[in-house]
This record gives sequence, C-alpha cells and structure tokens, in this order.
Amino acid sequence: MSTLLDKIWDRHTVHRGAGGTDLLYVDFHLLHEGSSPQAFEGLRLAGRTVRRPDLTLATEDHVVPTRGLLGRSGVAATMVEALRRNCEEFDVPLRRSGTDGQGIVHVIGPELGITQPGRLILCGDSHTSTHGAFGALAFGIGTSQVEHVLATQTAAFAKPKAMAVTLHGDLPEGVSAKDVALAVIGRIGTGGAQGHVIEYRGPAVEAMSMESRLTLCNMSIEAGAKAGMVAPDAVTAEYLHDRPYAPVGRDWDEAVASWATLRTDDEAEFDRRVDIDVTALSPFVSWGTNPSQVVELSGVVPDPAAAPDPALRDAAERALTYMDLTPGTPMREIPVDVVFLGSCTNGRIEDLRAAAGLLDGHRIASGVRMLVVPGSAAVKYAAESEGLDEVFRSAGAEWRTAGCSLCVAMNDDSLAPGERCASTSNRNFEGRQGRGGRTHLVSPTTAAATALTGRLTAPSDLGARR
Ligand SMILES: CC(C)[C@H](C(=O)O)[C@@H](O)C(=O)O
Ligand code: SF4
Repeated sequence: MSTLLDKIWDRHTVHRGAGGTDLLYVDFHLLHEGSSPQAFEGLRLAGRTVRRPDLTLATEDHVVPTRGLLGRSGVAATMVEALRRNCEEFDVPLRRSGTDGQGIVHVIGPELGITQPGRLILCGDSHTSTHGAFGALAFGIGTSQVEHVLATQTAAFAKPKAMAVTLHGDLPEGVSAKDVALAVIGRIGTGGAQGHVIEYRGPAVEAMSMESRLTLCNMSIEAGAKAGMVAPDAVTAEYLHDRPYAPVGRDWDEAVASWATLRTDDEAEFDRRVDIDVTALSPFVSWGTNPSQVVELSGVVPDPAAAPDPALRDAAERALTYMDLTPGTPMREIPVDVVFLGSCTNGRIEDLRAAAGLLDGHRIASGVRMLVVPGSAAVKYAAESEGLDEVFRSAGAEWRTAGCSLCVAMNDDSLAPGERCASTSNRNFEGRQGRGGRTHLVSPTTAAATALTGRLTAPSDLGARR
C-alpha cells in the first residue's frame, strides 16, 4: 500500500543509496536569476554542459522591475544579464522579462503545462512546492543541487515522510485557500510539517480550483514541509488540456489514464495526520513576523503571555515590537499604508478577479498605495482582456508588469521603514518587504477590502460600510 509520495518517489528512483539517500530522475528543472548564477559558474569551471536543456526552462522574475524597463546598470541588470548569458551559452530556453510567457517561475510552470501529475519538478526556490497542486512532487533545492541537476538531470535526496492534511466540509463564502493555508500553519506551526511532504485531501480540496490548490501548496513550505501535493483529478486534467507543454492526441489520452493511478491507496499509512474542518473558518491575517503568527481577522492582537511555551512567548514579544502592535488591539483597527496583490501565492487570474470584484466601481482609501502585480505576462494579458486593469486603475491602484515585486525586497518595490502592508504574498519575516517594513499576510479579497477602508478588513465587513 503506497501513498502518492511513495508512488512518485519509486517511479523516479534510479539508484537507492546505502545511507538512505536515493538518486532521482528529474522530469523538469526550472531556473530563475536569483539562484542560478553559481550553478552555471560551477558547470563552466568543470567543463560540463547542461544535460537536458529541453527539460529546463529559465525565467526572469525576482529582480525585474514591474514598472518600466530593466535598466542598463545596477544589480538587477547585472543579474538578469548573467542569466541571459548563461542561458545562451548553455542552450537553456529563457522567458525574458517584457516578453510573452515570462513571469514568476511558479506561475508560468503550471500555465505552460510544464507542471504535470506524477512529475518530479525541481527549482532553486523554496516555493517550488506550489507545483505539487497538480499531483507532481516538487520542491526547492540549493545552488549546488541546481548545478547537479543541470549536469545530470538527477538529484540525490533522503526520502521525506508523508503527512496528510485533510480538509473537511465546505469553505464558507469569502474564505479562500489562502485563509486555509494560514489557518493550517497557525495550527501546526512553522515547523509542524518539517521533514514531511503534505498531501492535502478531503472534500474541501476536491472542491478547489487548480489556482486555489496552487495557493495551498505554495504555502506548504511555510509550515516547514518539503513539498505539498494534491492528487490529480478531472479539475487537474481540464486545466492542463491544450497548454503549450501538455501532451496531445493519443499521448494526452495515455497521460490522463496514467494520472488516475496517482492517488494514495486507501489502506496506505501516513506518518502524520492533521484534520481541519473548514466549515467554520473565517478570513485569517498574520500579526507577527512568521506565517504561524496568525489570527482570524475578527480577533485581536494576541497577548504573548498567553503563548503555550517560553520560546513562543519570546518570539511573540519580539514580533509585536517589530510590528509595533499592542496586545488586545482588534485586528480590524490596524491601519495600513500599502496593499500588495500579487506573488506566486496569489498573483494568478482568479486572485485578480476576486479582488477586482470588490474594487469595481469604488476607490481605495486615500493615503493607501495599492500595487497589483500579475504573476505572469499571460495573467496580465488575461486580466487586461477582461478589463480588470481598468478596474484596478479606476480604483486608484497601480497596475504593473509581471514579477515577484513587493513579495521580496530584491527589486525596485519595497516598503519604507515603518510602513505597514497588507500583502497576498507568503512571508512576513522582518525586512522581507523592505528594511523595517511590516507585513500582514492576507488573501486577495481581504487585500482588496483593506485597500478600500485603509484598515485590515475582511470582505464580509464591507457590506455594512457601503
Ligand atoms: C530568492 C529565492 C531563492 C527565494 C526562495 O528560495 O524562496 C525567494 O523566492 C523567496 O521567496 O524567498
Ligand atoms: S513571488 Fe515571492 S515567494 Fe514567489 S518566487 Fe517570487 S520572491 Fe519567492
């Protein structure tokens, strides 16, 4: 009896190492400018080539500007230039910024149909867990492993344990996969899934769109998991059909038939199980400086004294100092300066639609700056063809080109010290959005509702106010 993890692991194992480390075949390798330069340099020094450029794809996402063109000088230009030179020299296909098909690596993989059920997908980036939404095994690797994959199309790992996170019930209106992800991390902690691959299961997962599943799997890494996954089903196949890298004709039929075997057997044992009833969930928001420091938006800033152990109490105290928050303050009373809608967590078309649905015909609060950054060029075009860009602009938000943007202060977008931001991204670490910047992780609709009122606001709070 095997779990989905066992099945994919076994199919990819080319050598079982003595010390419990297996050598796995890699189906697809994604690259970006942030984590690939040393790997290419290593190849060059060793006189090696890229073994399977056809199973490799690079994109420019972390450092690219999302307003205007890439400059000719500066750190970003140097990093992007290095990636372009490396891709050219090693024959690796590259999605350049400013062209079709470019975007955040975890947005374009699924969009192009590269991310397929049963595949092993690696990338030098922690949020590679995103791709598990398709029933792929996908995780982040370090630079030396990137070099190894480039040279050999294989990588060595110790097999992680399997953890089931089962979501029971139906998600209430206005509560999204992002809220579920924050609720899960709030429950199990940032180390709660350490050493495990999470398989999300249950009726609430089956009812989710691919994009919601991507959001859920994206955040797995924030619970310490190696990866997140969802068994493929009809929703998965429907999403992939006709995508540029998806199989066609007979190959498609065979692929779909083989995907049906990619499920955990009924009697298979998980190393750990967590059950969550989503029926009573409401929107979540982070108050602290790691993604487990969350509360329901209807709640208050917690008192560190109530933390269950001294380590958590210290962490909470430090976080509240950094965040400049006082225990007992209702979350709904916390004002924000900036709202960020985007990232590989929530920068897809459904996220933009959901936020635009609330903003349509309204203006964001004065004094609030809102950045809307599509996760890919394709998301941007799709949004523009639906008129969403107009909705955002008319509401007073900035409409940008694709990139990581304010998710990470590695590009032109950052918070000023002390600025407070409601952000649809996945990390609220100190300085993540800029030195001294304060991040509250939220869902796209909470971000939109917050932009309208200027204070942390759940979508359902808006009714009474307008
Ligand atoms: C820069 C990159 C390697 C990093 C990651 O590994 O995740 C980034 O994408 C992030 O989200 O922190
Ligand atoms: S959007 Fe954020 S989390 Fe995603 S890859 Fe870029 S920096 Fe990392």
